[in-house]
Amino acid sequence: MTLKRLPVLFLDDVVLLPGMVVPIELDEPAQAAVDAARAADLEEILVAPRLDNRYASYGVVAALEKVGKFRGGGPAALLRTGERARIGSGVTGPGAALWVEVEPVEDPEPTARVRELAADYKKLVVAVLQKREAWQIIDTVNAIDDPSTLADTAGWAPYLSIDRKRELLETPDVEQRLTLLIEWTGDYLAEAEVSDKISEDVRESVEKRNREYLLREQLRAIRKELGEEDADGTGSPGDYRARVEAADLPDAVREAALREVDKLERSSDQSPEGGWIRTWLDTVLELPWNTRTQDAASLVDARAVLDADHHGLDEVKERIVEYLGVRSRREERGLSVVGGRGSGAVILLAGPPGVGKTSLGESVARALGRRFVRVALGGVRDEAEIRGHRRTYVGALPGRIVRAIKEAGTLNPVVLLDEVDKVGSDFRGDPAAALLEVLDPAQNHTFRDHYLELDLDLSDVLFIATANVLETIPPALLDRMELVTIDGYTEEEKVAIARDFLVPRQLERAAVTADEVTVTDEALRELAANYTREAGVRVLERLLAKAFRKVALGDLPAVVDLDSLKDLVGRPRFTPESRERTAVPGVASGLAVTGMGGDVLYIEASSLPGDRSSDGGLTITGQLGDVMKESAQIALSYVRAHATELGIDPAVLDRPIHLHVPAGAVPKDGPSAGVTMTTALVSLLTGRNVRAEVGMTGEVSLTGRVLPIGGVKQKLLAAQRAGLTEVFLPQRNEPDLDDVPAEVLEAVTVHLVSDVREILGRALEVARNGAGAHAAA
Ligand SMILES: Nc1ncnc2c1ncn2[C@@H]1O[C@H](COP(=O)(O)OP(=O)(O)OP(=O)(O)O)[C@@H](O)[C@H]1O
Repeated sequence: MTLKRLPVLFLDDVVLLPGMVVPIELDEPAQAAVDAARAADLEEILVAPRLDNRYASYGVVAALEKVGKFRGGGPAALLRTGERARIGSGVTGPGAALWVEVEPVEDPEPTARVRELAADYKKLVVAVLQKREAWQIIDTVNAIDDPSTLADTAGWAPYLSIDRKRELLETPDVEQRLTLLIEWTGDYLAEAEVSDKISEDVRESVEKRNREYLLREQLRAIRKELGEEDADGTGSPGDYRARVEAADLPDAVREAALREVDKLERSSDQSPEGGWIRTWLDTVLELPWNTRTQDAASLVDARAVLDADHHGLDEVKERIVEYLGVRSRREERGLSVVGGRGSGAVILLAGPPGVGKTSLGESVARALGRRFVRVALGGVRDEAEIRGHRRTYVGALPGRIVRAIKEAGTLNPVVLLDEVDKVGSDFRGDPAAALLEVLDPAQNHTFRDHYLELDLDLSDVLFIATANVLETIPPALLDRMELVTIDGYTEEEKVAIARDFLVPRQLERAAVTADEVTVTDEALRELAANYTREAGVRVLERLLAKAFRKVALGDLPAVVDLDSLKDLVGRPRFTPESRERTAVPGVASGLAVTGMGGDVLYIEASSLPGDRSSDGGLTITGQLGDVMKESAQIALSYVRAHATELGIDPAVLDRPIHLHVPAGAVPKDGPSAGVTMTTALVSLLTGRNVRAEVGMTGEVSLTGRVLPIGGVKQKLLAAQRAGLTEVFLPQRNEPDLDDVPAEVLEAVTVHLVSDVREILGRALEVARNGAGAHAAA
């Protein structure tokens, strides 16, 4: 251990840890220390915190990078701190400074435990930096490998007190230092989170109170002006008492409300509590405790309304009418509206965006003559969003269900629970569990919102839920819903929907009439085929709106046809790409289902130079889930096992292989890409291209059997949209073809297969001269 003799520079209001570059102001003793170092021809100095009652036992050795003056004039030095050092006994040295013997601390090789702690700590620090949006520093911190160095970056942390930093300096053991830091940083993060939340809440409630106050003052002035009320009249406790007594409330509710009025009468006029009670009373008085609309009588009419609002969707409409029928029959017989689990307390409309889930919900309300309210659930993570905050909480509000009923103004509206698949959960509770209670016929006649703290009867509400995917819906919730799927539209259907529904609606919005603008079917077909690639009609509707706005600004009458399309909405955005993509060996077109509906997924394989490494030589990229990664392994194992039979030169199999599924930002999973991966691999290794007009889907087993998959209709719709004309499907999916529109089956030839060799035999182009040369080269 090398001992050094260095003059000491004591610091009062800042603690330096190893690895910092810091300018410091030199007071007299500090200047003396710097002078002493220079007198002895040293470039270094020992920096230690000044303590009240003892000398510090540790300091840092610091290089004197620069000694000079601050711009303002005072003497200053720029220090670059190096190792931590134990301070030994005093020694003699030149100048007026204290000289000591110092022994640098050497960190032992980090243990596994220390590495683990360092990794944990790094995560916390990165979280803090993210909070402070210090993106550049995140990279720097991420690049630090050495646990001790990482721990000492805490010297920069503004949230650690000087005392804590001293403790860090005096803790040479890395494990201990990291343990302290993890605790402190964790605490800091937790506090920061809470205080963010609190300041947000406080700000909101203050703003709200101020606004309410202003409005109330104005109201008071207006009433006074009108001579309706004495200046003090509105919102006075007496006024509330009268309103509660006059309102049509269930007994229990009236009693509770009168209790609050009592409290209000006792509280002072300006007290915050008075404000909360008023807000609560207003909410209670606005709720439709006894208001219901009469349902329109006949189901035949219901069907007629659904037909008037939506093209096609026969099966969906039938299911809805059936459901309404059962519901109303049970009601007539005085049975609870729906019995038990799985009997469908709620309809769930599932399908890609823009297929009309929301507007079907609206139609149902119209058909029944009920009010309609939509509750957006996407991104809801806080249970209180559903069930309300307790009134003790600053800025408390009722939950979304109660607000929906208030908005509807009746106790029996149609409530559309939009995007139930996007309900999350975290430490703030589980909104899905609260939803379960809302939807459960056995419980929902006494639904209790935390804010209201009164039983609200939801049993007459007709809930309709929507979702894009089913996988993310908690099973308990899914179990209670009657699933109705809407898979998407064919091109012909889109043309019909556009012609009969979207065009008239958008013309009206653009304030032009059908006499002034003509839209040809060809133009609609072109829009559906080459300007959009969606399962629904949302983008199509947007494009029509855009076109009509432009038309409305020009000379009328006008025609929207193939010729004028480019001027109105620009050039087509989607042209068939399969031919381009599959122009080289190793690329095959698969069919997949995502939250957006069916889609064509290109799978690319390439072989890399070099030898196969220990991991089997397979690299997989494209954000694939575990099941999809396993499919890739299976595909490769199958190809290796059957190489000779497939006409593959065993030598090329020794190269490492890379499989990629583009659109890398979209996470993908599921086994149904098995046949596509196998085909891409065989294409690569034999040098035979995959035919551009072919798409495929199916799970593959190690022996090459093709196993059934889901989403047949959505996948075939996607194949047709992308211009594929031949699709390979698992034999066992044959029954699913019944659901596929005839128009799609006319456009796409379906081959049902049970062994992947059947696909390989027909989907690959015949070997050209020099086949295999590409792979072997
Ligand atoms: N079959 C149809 N007939 C007539 N109009 C339709 C049909 N399907 C969809 N539309 C229209 O398409 C538009 C988009 O539908 P909507 O907003 O209901 O989609 P969605 O399925 O609810 O989508 P998201 O999942 O994004 O909420 C609406 O204007 C709707 O009226």
